[in-house]
Amino acid sequence: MLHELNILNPATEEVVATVPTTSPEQVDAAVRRAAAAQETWAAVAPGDRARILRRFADVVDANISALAELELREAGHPLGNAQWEAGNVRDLLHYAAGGVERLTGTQIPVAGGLNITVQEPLGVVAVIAPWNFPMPIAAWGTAPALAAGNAVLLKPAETTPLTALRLAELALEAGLPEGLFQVLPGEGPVTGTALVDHPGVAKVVFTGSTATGRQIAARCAAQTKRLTLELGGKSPNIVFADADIEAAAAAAPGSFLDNTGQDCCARSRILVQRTVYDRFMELLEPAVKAFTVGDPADPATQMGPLISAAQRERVRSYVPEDAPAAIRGEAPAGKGFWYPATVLEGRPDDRTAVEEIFGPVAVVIPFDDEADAVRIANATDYGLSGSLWTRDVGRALRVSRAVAAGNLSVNSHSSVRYWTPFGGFKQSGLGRELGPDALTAFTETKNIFISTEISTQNSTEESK
Ligand SMILES: NC(=O)C1=CN([C@@H]2O[C@H](COP(=O)(O)OP(=O)(O)OC[C@H]3O[C@@H](n4cnc5c(N)ncnc54)[C@H](OP(=O)(O)O)[C@@H]3O)[C@@H](O)[C@H]2O)C=CC1
Ligand SMILES: O=C(O)[C@@H](O)[C@@H]1OC[C@H](O)[C@H]1O
Repeated sequence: MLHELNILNPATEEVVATVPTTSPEQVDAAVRRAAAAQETWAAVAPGDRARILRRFADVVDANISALAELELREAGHPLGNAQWEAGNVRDLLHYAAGGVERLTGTQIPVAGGLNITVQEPLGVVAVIAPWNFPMPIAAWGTAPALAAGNAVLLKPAETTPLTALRLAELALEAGLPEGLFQVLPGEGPVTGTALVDHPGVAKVVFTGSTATGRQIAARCAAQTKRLTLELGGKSPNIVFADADIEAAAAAAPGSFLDNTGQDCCARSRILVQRTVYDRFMELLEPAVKAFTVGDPADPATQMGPLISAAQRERVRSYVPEDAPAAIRGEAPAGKGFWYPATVLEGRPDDRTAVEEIFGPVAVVIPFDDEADAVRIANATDYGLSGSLWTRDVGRALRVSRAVAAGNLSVNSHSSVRYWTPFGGFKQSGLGRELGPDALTAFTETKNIFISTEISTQNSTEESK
């Protein structure tokens, strides 16, 4: 049923805005408008398309503070994080704009003529974004899709539509054609489903839970619709005895507490070699407790609230706040969806060690040797990211190759750069986003043969 969405500030539970939802009939009208705008956009000379997208990036840049403020209010993200998120949109728009003129085809030698391969835009693309990183994840689909000559219909999560709506206004200000980039707020099962099922939508880019991703994949399959899925994770952080243990312990809290653990790349399984386990735990405790929790507007804050009461209930269903824990941080009392940093000691097959919790909770598990570490690391259905800490370069390469995940980092927890490919193995997704192939993912490949002579033969190949 259609109604207005009440957008809450997760740190205070105050209503910061109300936003109307989009009905299936409105989705249909939006697809038609987008299709008309896309035809015009695809015909714009590549250099001009790139220039308009760079202008969009510049307008976003001029609005970084305001966008970050909006993110802080609707998602509860600490100000510094929110500023990074808005900057990521700007950077990705610049990167995608640079790809417009480089979306080259190929020429392959054949007998009797010229054989060329070209990349053509798909048409109208639906981007269904989650609430955990509302701005960057929306941009990861939107920017390259626009750059490749497509129109984009973005459905933000129902809890976080405000930055998306503002980005659509900024796109118009920058000179993007009316209708080319539209934001359709609404609920997944209504607005999202209408978009996924619409025959005028050529591709769906979805980021969210594996369960919803599977449902969307099944609906797309019914129309052989193109699809990219960026789903959940349960990423390992493997600490070998030969690592710089102090550095590994100092870096661990950020890897599962950033964004209050609502990060599909969160290193929420910490695997520690048994011989250094006690030392690591001794170092981890003060590091977790020093992670500053509180008002997202305070520049010193590192961790804000969870997104919603429902998300807090989900985290509690795995670990109630009064359950025994090896390490537990503080959380503000009173209004807001707060939950304390929590570290459990566990076993590889514990539910908390294999399922995505999406909160500030990590499980620490001891291992004996390299083979044991790899076995435990791979013992989940997910395969998005992972880290390993070691001083042995041979081990770093061996283990990186052996862990079944799309993005690994050594002596670091970074996963996502807009200029490198990102995506998951196994149940963590399908396809890749970002990186040099980001635009190609929004094109069809067409091969054309031009004969040098009018031919009455079906084949011009040398032999059959
Ligand atoms: N990979 C990641 O980055 C993310 C993973 N998750 C995981 O998922 C869990 C649950 O979060 P949740 O918000 O329910 O995630 P969902 O996967 O349900 O939501 C993600 C997006 O999909 C939309 N959606 C939901 N159902 C449908 C549908 N049937 N058709 C089309 N679109 C749909 C949502 O809309 P609406 O907001 O209206 O529900 C939202 O925009 C989290 O705890 C976490 O484990 C969640 C977010 C991001
Ligand atoms: O989808 C996610 O949660 C991750 O890809 C996340 O998004 C922005 C961060 O840099 C990533 O860790």
